[in-house]
Amino acid sequence: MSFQNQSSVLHKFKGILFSTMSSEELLNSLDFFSAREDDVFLVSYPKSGTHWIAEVIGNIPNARMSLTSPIELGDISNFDELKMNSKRRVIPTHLSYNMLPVNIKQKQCKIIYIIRNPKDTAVSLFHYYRDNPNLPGIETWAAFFELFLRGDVVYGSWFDHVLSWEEHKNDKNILIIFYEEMKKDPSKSIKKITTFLGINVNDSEINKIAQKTSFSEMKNNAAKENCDPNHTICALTSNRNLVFRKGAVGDWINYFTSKQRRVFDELFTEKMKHSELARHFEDDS
Ligand SMILES: Nc1ncnc2c1ncn2[C@@H]1O[C@H](COP(=O)(O)OS(=O)(=O)O)[C@@H](OP(=O)(O)O)[C@H]1O
Repeated sequence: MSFQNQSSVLHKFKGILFSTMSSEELLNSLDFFSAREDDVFLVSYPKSGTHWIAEVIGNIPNARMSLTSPIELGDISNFDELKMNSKRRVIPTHLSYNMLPVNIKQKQCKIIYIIRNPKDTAVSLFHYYRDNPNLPGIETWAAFFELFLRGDVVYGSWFDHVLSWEEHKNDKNILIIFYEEMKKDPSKSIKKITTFLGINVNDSEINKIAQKTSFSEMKNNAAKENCDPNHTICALTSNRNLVFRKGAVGDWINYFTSKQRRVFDELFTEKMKHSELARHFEDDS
């Protein structure tokens, strides 16, 4: 397989690959994390639009919420830092439902789960692997495609991740947002988010948030911020510039061969046959 150093920059925990930015000690201690009832968790498989939702929340007027680092990033001192945050916390994570600290489930904290078409997600993650020194160098799209299909990538299989959320999709403390829907009508998704958070925001403010969080705005701002490590919510790198690549729906068509498309579609149909969440992607996937 044409990739280098997979084991020097990644490690497996409970059968799932993590970057070395998530220490084994921290991952082992997740169930000791103490959640607060008003915490909001921003959850996604990597490259599904986490930064976008975080920016939306950050732009809600008078929200008085504070975006933290991902729960699984760093070492055990991460929990102390989170504890010291006195505001209402917005905590990002790429963990599947099964790996989420038990305390978050017991307290029924609000959770926003963003999902993106798996083909676009794969292409985005491929570029991220290629450009990110914290991830192994994968030489070709063909090699990465095989890893993605097998779930041999950071945070494991896209299919397993989405399926772990399937049976919780109607829980009243969980809001599911689809990347493609948000792209089509950002104001509508933003309204769903503010309503879910219990914050009253009028339509004109919603439209302003949509403008401020457009892909081009966020990309320009990231360039200006010049990689401030305190401004990242990515569990895989501190380089925010790497996050804003194309921000498009359907870019996968430029990468998948017709054979890869067929192989992917067969696997998708087999794995996701009982998934209502996946129906959203049937036309495309
Ligand atoms: N505002 C806005 N509009 C549309 N798309 C956006 C936006 N912000 C981020 N993105 C795109 O989301 C992809 C990154 O996802 P994440 O933020 O989840 O990345 S990370 O896993 O936390 O690193 C990545 O997708 P690709 O461009 O396809 O690589 C980003 O460009």
